[in-house]
Amino acid sequence: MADLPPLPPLREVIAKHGLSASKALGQNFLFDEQLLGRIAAIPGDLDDKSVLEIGPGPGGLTRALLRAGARVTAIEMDERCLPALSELEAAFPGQLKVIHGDAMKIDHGELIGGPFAVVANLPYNVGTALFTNWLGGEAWPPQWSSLTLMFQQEVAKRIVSQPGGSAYGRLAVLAQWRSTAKLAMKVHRSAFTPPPKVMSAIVHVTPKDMPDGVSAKVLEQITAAAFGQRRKMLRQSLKSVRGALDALAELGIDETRRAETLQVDEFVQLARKLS
Ligand SMILES: C[S@@+](CC[C@H](N)C(=O)[O-])C[C@H]1O[C@@H](n2cnc3c(N)ncnc32)[C@H](O)[C@@H]1O
Repeated sequence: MADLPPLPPLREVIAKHGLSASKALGQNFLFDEQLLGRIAAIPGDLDDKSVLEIGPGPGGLTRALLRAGARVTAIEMDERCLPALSELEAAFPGQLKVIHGDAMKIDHGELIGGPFAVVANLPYNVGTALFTNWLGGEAWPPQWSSLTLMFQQEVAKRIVSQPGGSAYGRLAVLAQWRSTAKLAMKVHRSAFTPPPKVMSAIVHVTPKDMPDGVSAKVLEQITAAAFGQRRKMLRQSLKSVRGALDALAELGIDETRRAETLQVDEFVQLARKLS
């Protein structure tokens, strides 16, 4: 790898470009370059790999990704951040492309046009929606090779949770039925400027083989019904899903159980019967 260009401290970048954090845009910045380096290392070797970053802001995580040799496409909604990001583009020629826009309205696969890893300190207001978009749909394997994403710790726990607890729900099933989801790192609220009210954690997700004969849409329909009335027995919560009660009987799943006791694989078996 070529010598890395020297960069000014992130606090100087913020001051120079007048980047006061906007609450509406979910802006909580990270300045600790060691921490940012550790986050950029979670997906593994990024040298010459395509990375999609959502919400680069002043570019703290972006510079860590660039230093790791990644070719970064970054989507940022706040135009105030663009001059700071242009400086990074100049410091790492040909390695960074910045798109000014709303990540919710852009087709990421089309934008990058090949396999890519997603690494992002997500804006909390759109984090879960982006996550479910990446994980949803019938097409599998996805174009992304991994998702390394910062969430509020409570959301991260819901993503990696196992049956039996109150954190287990639709998000866990969606994240785990054809992916592996791990809690990669906890991040203290004091690491951010300004500090958010709650703790954060980074989740690392990699796709695995899609189970045969299962429609993602049907699986989503079943989990929506089952967890929509999570305190009820399955015979009540799944009543509205055509064929579900017969499928439970055929699979030998006790209809007096509640959604939160079903293993991800039991949801998959149920969806296969109904797909
Ligand atoms: C939590 S901050 C992270 C900033 C920076 N990556 C860091 O780690 O310090 C979230 C960033 O996402 C941007 N953002 C918010 N909503 C967005 C959207 N819909 N599309 C793209 N960027 C968005 C914000 O402007 C902000 O820069």
